[in-house]
Amino acid sequence: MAYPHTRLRRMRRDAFSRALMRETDLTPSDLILPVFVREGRDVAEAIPSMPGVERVSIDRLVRLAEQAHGLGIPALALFPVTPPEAKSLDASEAWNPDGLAQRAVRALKQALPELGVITDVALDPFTTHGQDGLVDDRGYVVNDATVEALVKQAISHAEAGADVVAPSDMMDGRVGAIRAALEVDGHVNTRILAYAAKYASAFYGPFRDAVGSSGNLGKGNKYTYQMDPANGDEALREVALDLEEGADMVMVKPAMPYLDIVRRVKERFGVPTLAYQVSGEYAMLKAAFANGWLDERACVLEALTGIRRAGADAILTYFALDAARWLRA
Ligand SMILES: NCc1[nH]cc(CCC(=O)O)c1CC(=O)O
Ligand SMILES: [Mg+2]
Repeated sequence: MAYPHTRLRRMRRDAFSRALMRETDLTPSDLILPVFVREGRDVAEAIPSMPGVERVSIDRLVRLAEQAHGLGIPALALFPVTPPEAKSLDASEAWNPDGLAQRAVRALKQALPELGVITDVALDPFTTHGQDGLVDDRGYVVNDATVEALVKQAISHAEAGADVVAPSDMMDGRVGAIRAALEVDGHVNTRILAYAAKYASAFYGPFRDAVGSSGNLGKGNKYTYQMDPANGDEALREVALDLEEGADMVMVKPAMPYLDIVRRVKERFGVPTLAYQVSGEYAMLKAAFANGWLDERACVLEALTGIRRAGADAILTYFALDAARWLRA
């Protein structure tokens, strides 16, 4: 008979004892800010399905990055919005040394050398069909030719000064191919953040609006390369392969519906494990806040703490700036 010997409410009674037993912390240094960059000067364009997030020109991006850096956010993840005329079947804009992503990397590294810059390695912003890879005449995304293109893209990011390249395409073998090419080119310290367990999720919808690929993708889907949301064991196989191939960090994406995967990956491998709270997770919370149905600050911090508790070392989140402000207040 434990009660009244054991009363779990005793430790909850006061703020001091709650603080002493708190298991999980959340600080700005756990957060990564995803940003959307577009062409132009001094432009910031709203994204209707992601209230509070904007597509910004490079000059504005640098200001945003200064804010993030000032708040203690260690890195940002860059996503270019490619003008329709630069998209093609072979996605060659992806490795244009003067492409938007490459110019943005150079501007960021010049203005704020200490802020980590993570680039997205995948072809979807650059293909006319909106798929992450190259397609054959039946529309099937072919693996090995895509990997060759991804290698060119990753190298062009590293040459522009990216600290971390993050393949989000889910082709087999791309991490190993990128790692080998980076070594050959002398980029031995370029880190690879592998989107290792990336699910074919319906929660990416607002992101595809943001980068302007949803129109290109149309009724298409990514089921032949992104993972089935029903699978967990398979995520561990994906992570094991990416680590073997030379990934420095692995990611689970989305975050909130996949916290069991975050936990299993962290426990099994004990490697830097990131989670991406994706655009749809952001949008659904924002919609509830806008309606006055949920309290923004409390729910955002609870959601992020939950992702950390599941095992994430860091979280990509569109709430990064607000959360960092609240955590510092
Ligand atoms: N390579 C594409 C990519 N990189 C990050 C996201 C989604 C991020 C988000 O929803 O916030 C996607 C979308 C997709 O796979 O269709
Ligand atoms: Mg894989």
